[in-house]
Amino acid sequence: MSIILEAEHLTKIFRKKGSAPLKAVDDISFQLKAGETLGIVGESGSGKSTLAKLLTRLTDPTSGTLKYEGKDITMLKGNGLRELYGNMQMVFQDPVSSFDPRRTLGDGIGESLRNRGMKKEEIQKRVEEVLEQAGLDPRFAARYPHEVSGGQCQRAAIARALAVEPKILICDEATSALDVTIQKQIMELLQELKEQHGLSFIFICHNLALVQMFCDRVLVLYEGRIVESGTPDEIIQSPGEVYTKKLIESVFE
Ligand SMILES: Nc1ncnc2c1ncn2[C@@H]1O[C@H](COP(=O)(O)OP(=O)(O)OP(=O)(O)O)[C@@H](O)[C@H]1O
Repeated sequence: MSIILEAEHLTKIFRKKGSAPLKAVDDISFQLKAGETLGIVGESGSGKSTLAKLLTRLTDPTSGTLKYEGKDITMLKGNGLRELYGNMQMVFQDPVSSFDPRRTLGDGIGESLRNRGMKKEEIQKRVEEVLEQAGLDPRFAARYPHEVSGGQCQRAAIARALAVEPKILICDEATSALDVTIQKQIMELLQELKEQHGLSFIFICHNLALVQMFCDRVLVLYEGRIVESGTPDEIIQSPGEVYTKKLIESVFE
């Protein structure tokens, strides 16, 4: 399997006057293979969101490198970054705030297609197609973010991510704000999309049970560092770190 994304010694240090520098992400290296689903778990404050922002180029690392299909994208900006977002998309925790409240979901989903110069009719067709793929009636395109439920809005956010036919989907706590039944439905949808489109996934989550359902491999994060890695079963059945044991107990007991 080819390597699609590679992080080498990624580090992010936050500095604030009057307090010690904080290493939110500390020397993280890993490889994501094409078609693989990699889970990243850790307690609150372990650096998951900061890592997600580094991987999606929403923030610059203090040091380290990030490569997409072997190409250095560590400091990518402008057109290069737009091109990268054609291959890499993200889904975040709070779907409602990820859409502009003054614009319909269809407008939001079609935005990246408009930016790529796609014609209006083609955009409409593609928006309807991805809404259906995400399990929503195409008529949802005319609704505003506040006119749909949290689960429906997350489906729309997934539709938006799919619109450009990315190769990698990075989900940062994408189901955490939803209740358990809806969470399960979204997980099933992601599973289906993975199988149908051969996407590579990075699934960032504090819940090891969800990671077990969905991921091929998992990295355990603690204080910004990877303290363990393996298949979800390996990690859950024989955790090597006290921290991981506690993380497991918090979900399974
Ligand atoms: N912009 C920032 N400035 C300063 N410190 C920050 C900033 N963003 C995050 N941090 C700190 O970095 C550490 C990691 O935060 P991060 O949000 O990445 O953790 P997390 O694992 O995603 O937590 P949660 O699950 O609660 O969202 C925390 O100690 C946090 O306070």
